[in-house]
Amino acid sequence: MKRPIIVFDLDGTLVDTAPDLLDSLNHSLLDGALESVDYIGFKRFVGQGGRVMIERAYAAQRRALAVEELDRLLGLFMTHYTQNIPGKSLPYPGVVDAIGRLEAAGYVLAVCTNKYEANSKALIEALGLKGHFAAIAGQDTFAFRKPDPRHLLETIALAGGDPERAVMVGDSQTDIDTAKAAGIPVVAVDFGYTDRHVSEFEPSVVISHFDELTPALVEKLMVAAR
Ligand SMILES: O=C(O)COP(=O)(O)O
Ligand SMILES: [Mg+2]
Repeated sequence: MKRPIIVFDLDGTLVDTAPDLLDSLNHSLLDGALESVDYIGFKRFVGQGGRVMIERAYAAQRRALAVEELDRLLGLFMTHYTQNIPGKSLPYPGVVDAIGRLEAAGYVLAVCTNKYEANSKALIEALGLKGHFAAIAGQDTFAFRKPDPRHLLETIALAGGDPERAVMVGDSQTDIDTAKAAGIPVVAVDFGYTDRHVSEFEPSVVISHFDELTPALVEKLMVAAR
């Protein structure tokens, strides 16, 4: 029988990767002779993977960007980021306890992220968390990525989870839109990477600490969604 499942976003939800993503983004932008980006800018550009992050940084500085140059800068970003994993990135407070608590309550856990799959797996492994996830799906795992709801639904299928008893946990509009399009309740964390408050995107519930992510909350959301 398929088991109830909780699917987590990665950047800005499970792990605070901002210092490393920002370092690698600026490493790449500097090579393109662009001004460096600060944390405020980063929060606007992140969410749909490295390629889109670089494109958005260029657009914000009103600079044209040819495809070949974008490919080259993405390559620089990826090499810099990959070589540095896990860098300064750390799980948010309460993540490890929440994982233990939800596993003990019988939930399957998975990750659905717009990071590349290899980087996602390397990061989660370096942080000692890989064994907890039945599936880790990145932007290149399938032929579609968030906000396409199939990214979430296929992650659930890969993990052997039950889409009728599923909850998504994320930090951005991308995650909330994805879950809604898939008909799956979504818990938004309010400490991640978004320039607008997550409540504006109308998730099922907002939490400010992983201590709030209890089996009782997850169960309540699953029941309400049926
Ligand atoms: O790296 C990104 O742009 C987004 O990654 P996330 O989907 O894990 O938030
Ligand atoms: Mg995120």
